[in-house]
This record gives sequence, C-alpha cells and structure tokens, in this order.
Amino acid sequence: EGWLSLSHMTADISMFPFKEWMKCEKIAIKNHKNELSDISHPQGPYLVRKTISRMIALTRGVKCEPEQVIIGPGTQPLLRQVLGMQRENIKAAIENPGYSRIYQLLKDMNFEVFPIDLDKKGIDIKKVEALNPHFLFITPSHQFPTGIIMPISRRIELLNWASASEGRYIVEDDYDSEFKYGTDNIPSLQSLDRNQRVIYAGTFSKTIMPSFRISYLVLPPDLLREYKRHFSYWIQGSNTLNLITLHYFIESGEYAKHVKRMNNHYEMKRENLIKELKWKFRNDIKIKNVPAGLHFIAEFKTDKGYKEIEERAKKEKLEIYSMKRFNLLGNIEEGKKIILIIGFANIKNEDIPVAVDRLYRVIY
Ligand SMILES: Cc1ncc(COP(=O)(O)O)c(CN[C@H](CF)CCC(=O)O)c1O
Repeated sequence: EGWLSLSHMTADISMFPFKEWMKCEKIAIKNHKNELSDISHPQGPYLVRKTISRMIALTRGVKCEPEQVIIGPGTQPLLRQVLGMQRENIKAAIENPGYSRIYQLLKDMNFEVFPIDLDKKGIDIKKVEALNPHFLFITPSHQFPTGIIMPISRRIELLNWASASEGRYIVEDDYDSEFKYGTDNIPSLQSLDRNQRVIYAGTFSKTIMPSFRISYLVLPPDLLREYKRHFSYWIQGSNTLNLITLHYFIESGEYAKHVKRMNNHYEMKRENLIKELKWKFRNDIKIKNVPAGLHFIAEFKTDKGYKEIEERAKKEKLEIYSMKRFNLLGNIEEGKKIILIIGFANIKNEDIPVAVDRLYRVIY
C-alpha cells in the first residue's frame, strides 16, 4: 500500500473550511478591484497589516502598529530582505539543534553564523553573552525542533542582554505558537521588550497551510525606518487576492474558529499517537512530551545509525525526519540511540497504528 507520513512539515488541510475561504475570496474580488488592479504597498496591503497587527496583539500580546508589519511569501524571503540591509561582517547566532533553513540562509548571506547549544530553558544565555552576536535567532514559544517552551526568566535574561548594547537584535520566530494543548500560551517575547530589540516573525503556514506562503515580520521602529529607506522601490511578493481574502477570513471569525478546531483535532491525534508509540515500543522509547505544536521528539534505543534508519524508512514507505536534520554542526552522536522528530499533522487518525507498526519495523 501507499506511503504514510509522520512529517512535521505539513498542515492537516482535511478540515480547512475551503467553502468559507472562497466566500471571503468572492468578497475580496467584489470590494477590492482597485487593490487588485494595482501593485501593492512594499509591505503588503495596509488593510491586511492592520488586521494582522490587531490579531497578534490579542493572541500573542505583540505591541505594534500596522506600519511595523511586513508581509511576505515566507519567513526566509522576509529575513533575507531585512538582514540584507545590514552592513558587513555581521555576527549571527542560532539555536542548535535548530532551524537549518535559516542557518543555511545566514551562511549564504555571508554572515558569521554560530550555532549555540540549549539548556533546559532554551538557548544557553552564557554562550550568547560570550559570543556577543548582532542577531540572535530563537523560537521561544516552542523551540524548534526540541519543543522547549522558554520560561519568562530566560526571556528576561535575553532581553537584558539585547538592550545592554547598541546593534543587538533578537529574531523571535513564533512559528507554531497557536498550538498549545492544556498548557498556557505564554505571551510573545516581543510583548516583554521595552527597548525595541525584538523582530517578531509569524506565519500562517501552520494554522492555514504552508503552500499559501503567507508570513510576516514586525520590525522595531529603527529597523522600520531603515527598511523604508531601502525598500521604497519594492514590489510586494505576496498574492494580494490571497491577502485580502485572509483579511476577511480573520475578520469574520473563521480563522479563530479554525485554529480552535485544529487545536482540538491535533490534540486528539497527538494523544493517540503517543499512546500507540508507548504501547508498541514500551521502554525502548523516551518521548519528550511537550504539549505544543505539530510534532514532538522521541528517543529510541537502537544500535542502528541515522543513515540506516533513513534507508529503512524509505523501504517501509514511512516519511519521517531525524534530529540529524537539525544538528547544525552535523556532529550528532549515534550508537546507542537515535532521535526522531514525529509530526502528526500529516497522518490520518485511523492510520496511526499502521504508521507505528512501520516505524517499529524501521527501527527493530
Ligand atoms: C522554525 C520554523 N519557523 C518558521 C517556519 C515557517 O516558515 P514559512 O512557511 O516560510 O513562514 C517553519 C516551518 N517549517 C518548515 C515546514 F514545516 C520546514 C521545517 C524543516 O525544514 O524541517 C519552521 O520550522
């Protein structure tokens, strides 16, 4: 039979309200002919930036004006645009294990990039202070990929570090913060920032779908001034019809309803998957059970290496990724155990037992 997927890179669109989305799209076409006939503002339509800024103020405590929002076709192109304004020999630091696509982008932009280890509260503040980077990339809401939710104490330490000297910024990548199961949703790092040092990055890839390519940054005022000086010529890269449709989708309450519905749906699938894994693997598995996001990390006792596991997964037609993908220095140790990132957006509830059986055959 066909492939099954425990990928962490998808959204479960089986419950996306396409009918409601198309209703919003009809309204967008009917009421916004002038926006559609014109190129849009470099940062995206004001109307949509206003809706996003109001929404993240409510849901994430982000304090910003619509003027500070930049919408773009993905987190990477947005960061490339804003970081591209920086002068030479910039030092950047990123969590390790971490988001290898951003690590790669920073290296391609000739930044000096330093992976920094985590402790149980998230990125190791001592190592940040020792390295003293200009830009620090973190995922405090749900560390990618380990899942650590950064406590307020560590957030304050990082903000104090950032405000202790000029030219330091923290990029807060809030990628799947909308999904928390039974644990409270700590407000954004940006909401605690008193010195305009945080660049807030959000995306609709997890809550709507990654193929829409709708993401945004919130810039602090001095970076915004620089942005407007550099990019007055810029033609915005997102699809204006999609963005105005998104505006109506949010305004109508459909977006909030969908996120709530998906929280319940993902929580149910997550619990079933964890139950099945524990039953099948017993004490050969250790699950890092952080009740958030669309994936979790699991450690398996095995003497098989990552390469062999990846080959066996292909043979078993099971899509799954390992911690090797996120170990930025490529020096992951193997021998007694391996660590896999287990996503539950792409697997149907009824296929969970079969997927776990296949995973068992991959590892033992
Ligand atoms: C840490 C992190 N910050 C942002 C995004 C959202 O990026 P964008 O859609 O461009 O807005 C992702 C999404 N992750 C990707 C798809 F899941 C790739 C995962 C992989 O490369 O392992 C992510 O992990």
